[in-house]
Amino acid sequence: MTGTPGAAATRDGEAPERSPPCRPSYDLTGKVMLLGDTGVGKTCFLIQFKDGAFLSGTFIATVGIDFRNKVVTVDGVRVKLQIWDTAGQERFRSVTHAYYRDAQALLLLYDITNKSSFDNIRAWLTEIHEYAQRDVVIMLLGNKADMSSERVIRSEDGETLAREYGVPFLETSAKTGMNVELAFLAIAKELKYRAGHRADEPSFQIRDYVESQKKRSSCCSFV
Ligand SMILES: Nc1nc2c(ncn2[C@@H]2O[C@H](COP(=O)(O)OP(=O)(O)OP(=O)(O)O)[C@@H](O)[C@H]2O)c(=O)[nH]1
Repeated sequence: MTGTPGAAATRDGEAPERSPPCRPSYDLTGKVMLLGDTGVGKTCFLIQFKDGAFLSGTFIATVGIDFRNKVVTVDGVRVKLQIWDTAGQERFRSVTHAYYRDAQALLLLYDITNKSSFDNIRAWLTEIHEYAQRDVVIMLLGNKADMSSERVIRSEDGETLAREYGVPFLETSAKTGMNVELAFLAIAKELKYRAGHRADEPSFQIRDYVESQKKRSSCCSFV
């Protein structure tokens, strides 16, 4: 028997049907990195987004760097996010610096119950400006927002710092899932907009988008 590999079986005398061309399962791809001090919740944040689960119990620090993919659809466009989870510990910094250069977006986390993780954000931003692309998308995230009784960093402090650096800001919880998806969707929208847009399409500003979504969720939680 002869035939083209992959051609569908046919009845006698009929031309073989061609297999449908392979369609990639996404339209564009973007590399996102999670950064921030050890223990702020980067791994949990990624797992919450990818699997909708929260890893409680013993804290196992990330060694080096690891990644997961997830495809999200924004405005009909499938964006494959390749999300790199970095180790927050100082001793792995030289390893992770090498990955900054081809990242399109960085999610920079601190822990609202840990002052030093917030104080270190400026040092993280200095590193980002040294190693990442100039036009990298940066978002500041105050994680562990579910731990309100242990909060030491006010939401306004996060807002003020983010405004100073001109980056969007969200408080999040990798435990409850609060704003986890919104953070990645905002990144995906920005990457989609940067990859190309129609001349008549309104311009997309990630900070405005995040602010409008925050207002929507706070307004609707009273309904
Ligand atoms: N309550 C609460 N706990 C969290 C949250 N996110 C993470 N944790 C806990 O914080 C600890 C550290 O979380 P990880 O995700 O491992 O922290 P990490 O930033 O990846 O740490 P490194 O890998 O060392 O950089 C774990 O015990 C988590 O269960 C959160 O949003 N709320």
